Amino acid sequence: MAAERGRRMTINIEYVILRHLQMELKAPFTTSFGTFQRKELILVEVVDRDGVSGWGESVAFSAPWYSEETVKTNWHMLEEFLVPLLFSEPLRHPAELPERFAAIRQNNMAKAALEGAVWDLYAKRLGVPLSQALGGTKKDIEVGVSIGIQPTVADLLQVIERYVAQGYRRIKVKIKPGWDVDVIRDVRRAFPDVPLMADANSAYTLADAKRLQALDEFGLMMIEQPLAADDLVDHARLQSLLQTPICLDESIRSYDDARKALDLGSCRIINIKIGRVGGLWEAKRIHDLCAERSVPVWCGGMLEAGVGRAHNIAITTLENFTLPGDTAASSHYWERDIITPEVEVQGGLIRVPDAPGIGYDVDRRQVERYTQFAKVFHRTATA
Ligand SMILES: O=C(O)CCC(=O)c1ccccc1C(=O)O
Repeated sequence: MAAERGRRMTINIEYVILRHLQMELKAPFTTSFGTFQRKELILVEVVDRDGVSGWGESVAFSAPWYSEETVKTNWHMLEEFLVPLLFSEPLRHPAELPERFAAIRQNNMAKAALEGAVWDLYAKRLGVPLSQALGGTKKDIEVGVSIGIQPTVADLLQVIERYVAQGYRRIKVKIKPGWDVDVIRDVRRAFPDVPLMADANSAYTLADAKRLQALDEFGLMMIEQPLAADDLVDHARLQSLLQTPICLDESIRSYDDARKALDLGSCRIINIKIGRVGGLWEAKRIHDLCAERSVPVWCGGMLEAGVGRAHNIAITTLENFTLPGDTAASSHYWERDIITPEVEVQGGLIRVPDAPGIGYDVDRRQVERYTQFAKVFHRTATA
């Protein structure tokens, strides 16, 4: 990566287009904190003076369930603060952006959306795939699938059956109090050998330690984010009581959070989401830290459209992404994605594209179809 960092150029972004899209999910997705029927998202396009476009996607949801960010707060942050910061001085490398954006507290998904678009443009200008610009080496990535809470256990078993048959490399089941030990027992009975994990999205407290210990007998790969979204201390206590590795998602918003979690013993695995940690550069730093400490990582999903999905594929090519992530096929979510070709999964693998940048073409016709409103920001208007 040192070599890549050395390849500086001036990135002459002339204008930025923010588009607000709304896309219907094929099927509702239920977690411990709510049900998603559709996805609102912000697509970020940065265009340089030669007319080359870079693409990023905000992964914030419509409501502040997963974190405090929403599509509207992201739009506000981009419009009022982040786009003006992008234009405030010349940019030679996307890795300069985290420092520039550090003037703004948090709002990581908004930062990541713009930083991601600049990375795509940068890689296109270099003529290399984004995966390579980030230092990734894998040609294929292994993926799993995240399955929402279903109306009945019979429904869940049927859904799992379908994804196992499609070759997904691990199954993630959402749990919450009242939908946990008995459900996992039934899943294990039906699928004794399937690589299986449970995700609680912060639905428990330390008072539930006994209930979570009861999951130890099912040989889960990990339990993801059982306790509060901002906690590291109680997770360390819980990890000392469990055989099953804890994986943290919501609690890790930065390199420093990851360092503290590993020092405290709050988890043995980290889910890296580019949006949650504020961008590709911070994601890579967390990856590198975990690699040094022999802690495996995997790439989480936020029900992304094609652009966000392509970024997830690129970061997953880094070596220490050794566990299958949540980056399922486009067709798992959408009737029609916004990229061509769509992301396909074969035998639980995604072939990493080798075209420059994100490696997929943005399908402007589909983007138009899903766009509800858009706004253009010119360099001269804010410089
Ligand atoms: O398929 C995906 O994109 C992952 C879906 C998922 O698990 C999820 C969906 C919405 C909000 C939070 C999460 C999560 O990873 O915790």
